[in-house]
Amino acid sequence: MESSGKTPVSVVTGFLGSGKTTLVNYILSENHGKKIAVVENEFGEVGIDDALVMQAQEEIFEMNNGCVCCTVRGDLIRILNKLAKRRNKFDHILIETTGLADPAPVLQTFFVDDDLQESFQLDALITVVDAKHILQHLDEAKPEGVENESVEQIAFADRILLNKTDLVEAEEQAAIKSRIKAINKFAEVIECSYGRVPLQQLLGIQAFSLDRVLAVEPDFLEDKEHEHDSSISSVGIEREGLCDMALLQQWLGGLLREQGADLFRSKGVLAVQGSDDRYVFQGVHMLMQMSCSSSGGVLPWGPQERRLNRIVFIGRNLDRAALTQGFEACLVGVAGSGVSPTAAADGAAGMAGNALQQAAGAVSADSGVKVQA
Ligand SMILES: Nc1nc2c(ncn2[C@@H]2O[C@H](COP(=O)(O)OP(=O)(O)OP(=O)(O)O)[C@@H](O)[C@H]2O)c(=O)[nH]1
Repeated sequence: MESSGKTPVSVVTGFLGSGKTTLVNYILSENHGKKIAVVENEFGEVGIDDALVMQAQEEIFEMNNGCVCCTVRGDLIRILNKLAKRRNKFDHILIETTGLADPAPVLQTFFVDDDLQESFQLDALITVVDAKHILQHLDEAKPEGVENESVEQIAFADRILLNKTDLVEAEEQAAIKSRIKAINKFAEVIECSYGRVPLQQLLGIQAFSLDRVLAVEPDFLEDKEHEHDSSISSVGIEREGLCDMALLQQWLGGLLREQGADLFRSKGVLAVQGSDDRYVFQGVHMLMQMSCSSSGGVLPWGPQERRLNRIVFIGRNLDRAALTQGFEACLVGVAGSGVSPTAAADGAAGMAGNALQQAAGAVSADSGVKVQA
């Protein structure tokens, strides 16, 4: 808690797939000695992050069904008011916004509600930047009246994590840094991979300044409508059953290779034939990664648990029917349908190691398989 008696709040923002959840998990896993409450907001019809954010001893509050900067702002206020009543139980609050959030309305929440203002102190807006994909998002032309989310997220940041530096050369990194500085010359830019930055540079830094925000947006405190880019949508698919790993890899590999420019983000939690592992699929444009519960991070499927596959795609011009049919074609049965466990498990293991790579041309990874389609 701050010397003011107010609980510090960090807002983590950044475009789709930039590494926000990775950063939140890293913070939670570090030995910080703090009790941290996490508020998660996810874009997309099907929530996936609940399975991906470490539960540990932390309290996690989910806000799905909309974007925190508009439709679920009431939910955010309700959750924060609840937390305010139990303030002595927490040392810090982390709010992870969706990748398409305009951070201004989220920050504004702390100034328009008197109770929240008394209880909480904005510590910093931390913006995570994907070094591999940021330039294309900064350069994206938006329809009239629609803000470029990536520009806004950088403009309001108090601290910027230039993440995924393992995926770009030093020269490109320098070019990105100067683009960032042209948008926001005040925020410190920290280069990193997988969000690994010493915690004293992230939490309790007291970097938020209302004056600076007002300099960026003089009408910041006025309640105003803002528009999302309506050409970006999400398709969520939930189906019970077991996936055939080879078919899945072939389908996802082809999809990301052919539509990766428009497919900003894809992710899923999957059940695979012959394995009790929970598989996690992560895609950011053409990069994809498959990992499973054996390598940590998520729990395996429970013996009685319903094997419900959940997969979500976020991007431009998505074809819902084709995506749904494509996924359904990868399903081969339901749990306990009598497939030989050994043969099927062999197939599943092969998938995590090889098949995706063959489908798309390999890049090796530290956990799971990462592929540039
Ligand atoms: N190579 C590389 N991959 C990373 C790094 N940080 C995160 N990733 C991967 O990028 C993918 C997306 O990471 P997330 O942390 O889920 O991104 P996010 O910003 O929370 O995504 P959304 O909330 O869905 O917008 C995952 O496959 C991560 O493992 C990094 O520094 N380097």
